[in-house]
Amino acid sequence: MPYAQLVVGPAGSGKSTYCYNIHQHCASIGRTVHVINLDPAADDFRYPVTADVRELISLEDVMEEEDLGPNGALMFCMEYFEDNMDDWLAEQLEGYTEDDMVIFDCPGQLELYSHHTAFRSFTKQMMNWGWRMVCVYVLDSQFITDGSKFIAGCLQAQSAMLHLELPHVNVFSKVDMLEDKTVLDPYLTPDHTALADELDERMDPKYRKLNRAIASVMEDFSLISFVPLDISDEDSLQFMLYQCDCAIGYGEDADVRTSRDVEHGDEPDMSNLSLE
Ligand SMILES: Nc1nc2c(ncn2[C@@H]2O[C@H](COP(=O)(O)OP(=O)(O)OP(=O)(O)O)[C@@H](O)[C@H]2O)c(=O)[nH]1
Ligand SMILES: [Mg+2]
Repeated sequence: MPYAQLVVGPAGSGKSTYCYNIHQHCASIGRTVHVINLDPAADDFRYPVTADVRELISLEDVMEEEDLGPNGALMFCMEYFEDNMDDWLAEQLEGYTEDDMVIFDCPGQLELYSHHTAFRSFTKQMMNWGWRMVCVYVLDSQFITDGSKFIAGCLQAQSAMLHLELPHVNVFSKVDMLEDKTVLDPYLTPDHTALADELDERMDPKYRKLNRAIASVMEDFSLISFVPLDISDEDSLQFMLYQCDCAIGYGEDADVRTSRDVEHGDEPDMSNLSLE
């Protein structure tokens, strides 16, 4: 079955940059990847675009013809995309075979991943067509300066997990920009009780119970952990790809060259991936 990564996350979190860097990395290891743009508001791309939703519908045309602002027009575009999946998307995906990998670069409007129907219909349809999909949720590591921001990011990621029902890999982007990378350590596999304690310290005591309840929701699902991605480091890109491959079982049932086969045999060399 062909395999796809659905790259989602807040506006400006680094989704398109992720697509570009994974595309480049795959090219360097001899693995073919196609990137499809599903963001009707995108203006230019650093990666070669295999298919582009803007050929189906243009945000500017919708804003003008429907007299909508940018966000309303984007929702209109995604509903149009949802209604036209069976023809436009099916045509774009013709000819892909078992070993192929496609990356979908998606818009940054979070309602698309928490409750809007377009992406849910899209992922269901992809599954019906026999694609295996992994959701890559990109969160800006610059955003993680304290527990409350981190919890907000986690809850958004969690709602995408529940809404899209896909195998999920959460990514901290822009790690290359961090002066001290160890600041991320407590957030990679977070200790929820410690996060609640941190909230308690800075908030009015009346929120204590709420803080515990939020921490326990995160703990109960135990779905949240993050992969730090430093785009300036090929090993980090390789590890990222490996995580996505594992989430989807890519390469298990086919004799294909995957990120796991590169360089050192079965496992990528992760010895220098520590954030210290
Ligand atoms: N240094 C560095 N800059 C990054 C990284 N990821 C993104 N950026 C920068 O952050 C800005 C936003 O990145 P994009 O990749 O366009 O983010 P996006 O999530 O696709 O944004 P939207 O499509 O508008 O939601 C750009 O200026 C990028 O160059 C990263 O890993 N490292
Ligand atoms: Mg983008």
